[in-house]
Amino acid sequence: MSLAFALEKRVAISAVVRACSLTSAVFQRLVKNETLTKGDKSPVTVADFSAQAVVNSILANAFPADPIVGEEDSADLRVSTAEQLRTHLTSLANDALHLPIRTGEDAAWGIGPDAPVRSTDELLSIIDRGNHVGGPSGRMWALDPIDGTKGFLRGGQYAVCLALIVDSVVQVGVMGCPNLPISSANPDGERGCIFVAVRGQGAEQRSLSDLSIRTPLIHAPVLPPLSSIALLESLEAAHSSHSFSDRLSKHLGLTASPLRMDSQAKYACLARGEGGIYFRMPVKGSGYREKIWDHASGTVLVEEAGAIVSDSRGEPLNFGLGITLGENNGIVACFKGIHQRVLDAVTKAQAEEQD
Ligand SMILES: Nc1ncnc2c1ncn2[C@@H]1O[C@H](COP(=O)(O)O)[C@@H](OP(=O)(O)O)[C@H]1O
Ligand SMILES: [Mg+2]
Ligand SMILES: [Mg+2]
Ligand SMILES: [Mg+2]
Repeated sequence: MSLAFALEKRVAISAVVRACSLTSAVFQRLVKNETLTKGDKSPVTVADFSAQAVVNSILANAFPADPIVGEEDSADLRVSTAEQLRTHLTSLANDALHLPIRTGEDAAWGIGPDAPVRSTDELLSIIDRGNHVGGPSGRMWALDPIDGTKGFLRGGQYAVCLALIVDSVVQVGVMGCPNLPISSANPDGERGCIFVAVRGQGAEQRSLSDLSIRTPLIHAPVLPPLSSIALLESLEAAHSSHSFSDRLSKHLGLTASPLRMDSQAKYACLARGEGGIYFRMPVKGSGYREKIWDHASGTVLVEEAGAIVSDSRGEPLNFGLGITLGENNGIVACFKGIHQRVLDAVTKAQAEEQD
């Protein structure tokens, strides 16, 4: 008897691996050779669009009835001035879909060297398969083709994030992190990890270059001392209030500096025991609402690794409200044994801010 979501897991891994190969290729060609030193967003835009086209294409073949809530849509690509982008998209997406990574199921998923070539128009429509608006019931995929765009541009962390949500619950999460060192003990060593979690079946890290190299992720039941814990938070001060996390660290008695990085790679690091607390608090007055694709794969990954995820009041995140998580009350993910202490420290820091 096969495990639940076995096919979904294989398809998601295949889609994320191909999308990661695409994003790495864009970075090598367009960013690393310094055609993008001024921070011009066009290569990143083409990488985002193309990665969404690749993942959606594979999902459309494997699960034609499943809706997709994707971050990108094709509107900006359809304008007359975007011809070069469209041409790039078409070659990048076709290259990634034709890669000779044999899975045995290639034909059914429309990938591999013998797959049909997709036209530009087809790819634009495929990107727009990601226009589902979410909701409380049924199956849906949440896709962030490049999470951490700013990290991607600066050669830092970014993640290709794909999750399956069923009746508001994230069941499968796959996250590719091409720039993340395989081992935190060797930060200058080989990079490129993929994280895979299925609810109730655990979580694991694999090497992006060799999927057979697997490490199960499960926290030791013994809590590390708070002196060895650091907050994992966004590098972007506009995405998460750094001043609030300073207050939180003080109330928790943390001595280590926060580990700041872009993207859901933060969840991946937490899952493998780095940092200890993922913390995200809205910047006052931003009015921003968190999107489901920014947290879906990360949450199931850390939960399956033995951590707990909630908003800053201790309420569970709700993936059934549409494209957002609803009112933004921040996000706390950490080892189970310290969750309540973090929530208490949030309350104290909030009271202090109101003084
Ligand atoms: N004002 C804001 N507050 C919180 N998150 C924001 C934000 N503006 C954008 N974001 C989201 O933050 C994500 C990156 O998170 P992080 O800062 O942890 O790397 C972005 O994902 P994309 O890069 O996919 O657009 C974007 O969705
Ligand atoms: Mg994102
Ligand atoms: Mg994105
Ligand atoms: Mg974005």
